Amino acid sequence: MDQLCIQGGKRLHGTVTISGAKNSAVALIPAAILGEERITIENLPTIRDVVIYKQILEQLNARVMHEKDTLIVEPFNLACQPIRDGLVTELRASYYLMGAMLGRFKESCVGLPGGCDLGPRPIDQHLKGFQALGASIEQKSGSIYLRANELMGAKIYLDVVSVGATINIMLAAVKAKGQTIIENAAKEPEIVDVATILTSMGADIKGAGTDIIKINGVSYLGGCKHSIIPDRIEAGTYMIAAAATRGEVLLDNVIPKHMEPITAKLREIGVEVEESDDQMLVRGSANYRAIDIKTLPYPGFPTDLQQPITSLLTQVQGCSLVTDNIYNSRFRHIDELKRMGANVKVEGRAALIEGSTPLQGAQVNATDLRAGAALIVAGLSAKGITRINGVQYIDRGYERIEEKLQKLGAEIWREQIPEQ
Ligand SMILES: CC(=O)N[C@H]1[C@@H](OP(=O)(O)OP(=O)(O)OC[C@H]2O[C@@H](n3ccc(=O)[nH]c3=O)[C@H](O)[C@@H]2O)O[C@H](CO)[C@@H](O)[C@@H]1O
Ligand SMILES: C=C(OP(=O)(O)O)C(=O)O
Repeated sequence: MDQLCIQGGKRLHGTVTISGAKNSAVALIPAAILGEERITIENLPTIRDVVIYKQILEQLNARVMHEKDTLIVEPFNLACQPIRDGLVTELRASYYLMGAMLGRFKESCVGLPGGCDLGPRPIDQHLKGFQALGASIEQKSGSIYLRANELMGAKIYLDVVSVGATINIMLAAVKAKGQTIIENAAKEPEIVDVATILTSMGADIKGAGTDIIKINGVSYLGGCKHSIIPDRIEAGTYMIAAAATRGEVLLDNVIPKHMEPITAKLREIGVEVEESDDQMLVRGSANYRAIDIKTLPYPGFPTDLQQPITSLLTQVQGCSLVTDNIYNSRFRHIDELKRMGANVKVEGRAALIEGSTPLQGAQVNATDLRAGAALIVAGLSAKGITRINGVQYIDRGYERIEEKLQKLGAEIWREQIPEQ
């Protein structure tokens, strides 16, 4: 087991190149199995979730070639077989195999997904969508069995705005007969990315990025070449880290429009942000103001940056209130921040952060991916050495994180946890 160690107090400066988006990658890879020709996916992040997905596709007999940031998928001899446990329980996005296998074979048997433990994460809206398209659903021994004689387009109103359900229904519906309409759809840029690859493969999808998506089923999907959008959550994490260390960092390979919910909040705190085509310059300062944040579906402030920005708010004068409207218990990082000296009270969905408190390096535990990011931000701003356990979660979503931070001047390294 590894841990990340940070000698805090270094101002971040320089340029960081943002990788392809995790939450796109883990949907584009299963989307590729809907095609009957070669799919090339570029700007692929080398993260654990992607490596696991590649292994799942290999288990299903797809030919997969991965070199640097390019993945080639040849799904010609794909096997229609159950994928019950093991790899599927290691990531959340394994639920996309349900929609993709159903779309391709009209049946699937997939184990319930894993992913970060953020409290209950039901998939009832995914299943409601599959059922509306004509699939029967059976849950047995931790797996979901879906079967349809024919998939037929349907009108599906999502009770909650769900990224996963929106994409999963798109995957199942692209080859269904007739028209599918998803109402109250999620609008995240990753959804547009999935619609873009499917359209390049021959699908007929309109409205991705709005709350009504219309899909006219087609009988054949071919191949294509597609480049993944930049990871707005990775980019946001580096923006927050730059601000927390009062540094000056240029982000390369970003889409500033996707960053607006984060940029707006950082500017409100007092961080300077300049934008150009595909770059953003973040400049920290000594004078920050406390702010309130509410997480919401896109284009609201993303829940995935709630944890990292909480660490920054411990370094801001005054009292900030952070409310997570997406997950009601995404606060497991707070106890770890308190070990480092933070003064935070959690009540229900809200965290009240009393700043500014000097942080001290400590031994802390990353309980999930963005808790890990939050502890990295805290460690970079703290006095002394912070040691972070749970690096396997951080590796799910951040490519070469210590290398990228070292390039920005951080003193961060990975070491083996000594055996007890
Ligand atoms: C792989 C991936 O893309 N993960 C992202 C995706 O997760 P994921 O797709 O799992 O999150 P959703 O958008 O589906 O969840 C949003 C909210 O809806 C609820 N819900 C969801 C589905 C459902 O069938 N029933 C239901 O009640 C969830 O419990 C949650 O409260 O979006 C989340 C919200 O932006 C992000 O934190 C995750 O990083
Ligand atoms: C919650 C996250 O991921 P997942 O949905 O894959 O667990 C995340 O990326 O912050």
